[in-house]
Amino acid sequence: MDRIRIVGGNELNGIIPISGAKNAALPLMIASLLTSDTLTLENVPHLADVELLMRILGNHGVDVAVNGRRERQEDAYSRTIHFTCRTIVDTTAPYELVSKMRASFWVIGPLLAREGQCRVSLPGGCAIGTRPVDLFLDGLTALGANLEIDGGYVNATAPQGGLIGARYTFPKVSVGATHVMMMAATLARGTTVIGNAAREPEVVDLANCLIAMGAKISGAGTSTITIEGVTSLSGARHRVLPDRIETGTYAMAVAMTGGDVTLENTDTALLDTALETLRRAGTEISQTNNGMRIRRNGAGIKPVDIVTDPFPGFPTDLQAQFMALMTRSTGISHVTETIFENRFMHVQELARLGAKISLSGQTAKIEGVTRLKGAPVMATDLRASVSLVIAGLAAEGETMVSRVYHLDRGFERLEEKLTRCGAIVERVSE
Ligand SMILES: CC(=O)N[C@H]1[C@@H](OP(=O)(O)OP(=O)(O)OC[C@H]2O[C@@H](n3ccc(=O)[nH]c3=O)[C@H](O)[C@@H]2O)O[C@H](CO)[C@@H](O)[C@@H]1O
Ligand SMILES: C=C(OP(=O)(O)O)C(=O)O
Repeated sequence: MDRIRIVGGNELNGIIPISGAKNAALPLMIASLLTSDTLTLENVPHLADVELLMRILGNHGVDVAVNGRRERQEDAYSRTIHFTCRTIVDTTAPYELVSKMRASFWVIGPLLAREGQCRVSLPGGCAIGTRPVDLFLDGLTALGANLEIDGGYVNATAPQGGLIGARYTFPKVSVGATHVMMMAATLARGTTVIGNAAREPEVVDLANCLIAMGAKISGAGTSTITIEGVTSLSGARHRVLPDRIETGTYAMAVAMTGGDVTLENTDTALLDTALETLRRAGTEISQTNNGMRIRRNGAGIKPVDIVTDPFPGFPTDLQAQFMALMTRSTGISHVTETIFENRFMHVQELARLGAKISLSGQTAKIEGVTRLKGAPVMATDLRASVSLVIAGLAAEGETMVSRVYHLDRGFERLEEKLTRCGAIVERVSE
């Protein structure tokens, strides 16, 4: 199994191109199930989750054609992919596939809307929490679906004539349930109003793509999304938005090591709260033509408290990386996780590098230390793994991060991007 070897101590200086967002690409790819025409997506990141979802969609009848050539030099990390689902050949999403990637459960929305019935395995929990699907089921029930859970599967059927538009307010913000309800409602009869919708940029990206496909959607990016159902959707060409989590991760890496890095093909507006937090921690951030410049010179890292929240709050997907940064701050900081009940798996591993962190319920107290020391570490999820890379970049000596398959789910060519900026990071295959 591959591992990532890091020798810490170098500043980061240079340019890092930001890839298309994993969390936008996945629902966009799933939206291809809603039409028999071709949906072309540009700026699709080359990630394990994207590859797996291609296989899952292939199972349902989606033909996937990847452009052989690179789009442009500055897009060297991204690909254009054509998704065509002339007919849905299988409406079952089996356990073997859904259990490997939670987001694949989201096919339930398009399959139900287009075919009137489907059978989708429940995804189960994962390392960061139990992650139930009650909100998805309640939302689809509001659209008239009949849902039964049997043998670990959701058997879903739409009423005669298809799903029916409805008013439904989520009791809790869910990105995935918002994606699914929005996709399902595009082909429902009548108008759907989703209350307490997720406002994440990836929801807006999906809405924009669905609108390009002929859907009638307004309000995406606010808490109320209105969808007027149409009878069919067509193909479209859509560019996946930049990955704000990858952007924030590299910004935190620079804040950690010091240096001067330009993050290209991204947008400061996607992560205002996280960038403001980094400024308070002593990092200089300025906007450039197509991205941002991050600098930290000389001065120490200031302690800052954060609380994770749905967008536009501080993203849970940057919590572990920020905690890694705070391990080297000049004082005491607190990190409170409000989205997932078990997203502190990195705490023990950061401690192996010399971090001083104590946990009390959903809050971690971090006492900054002057020195981290390299060690073998491993993590059980994607963002926790990259937090160990960030800590390793500032640790003395060698850090070996195992279970690299977590990183490969969400970070495209991580070692190459960091090496280009002066870090010593390499993949070690055994
Ligand atoms: C592929 C993708 O885009 N994943 C992101 C998405 O995950 P995902 O869409 O799974 O996360 P949700 O927004 O749904 O989860 C938020 C909270 O709601 C709970 N919940 C969710 C659904 C439900 O039916 N019942 C329920 O209780 C979850 O357990 C969690 O505590 O948003 C998360 C929150 O920003 C991010 O961390 C993930 O990276
Ligand atoms: C938690 C994440 O992904 P997923 O929802 O696919 O598990 C993530 O991207 O950090």
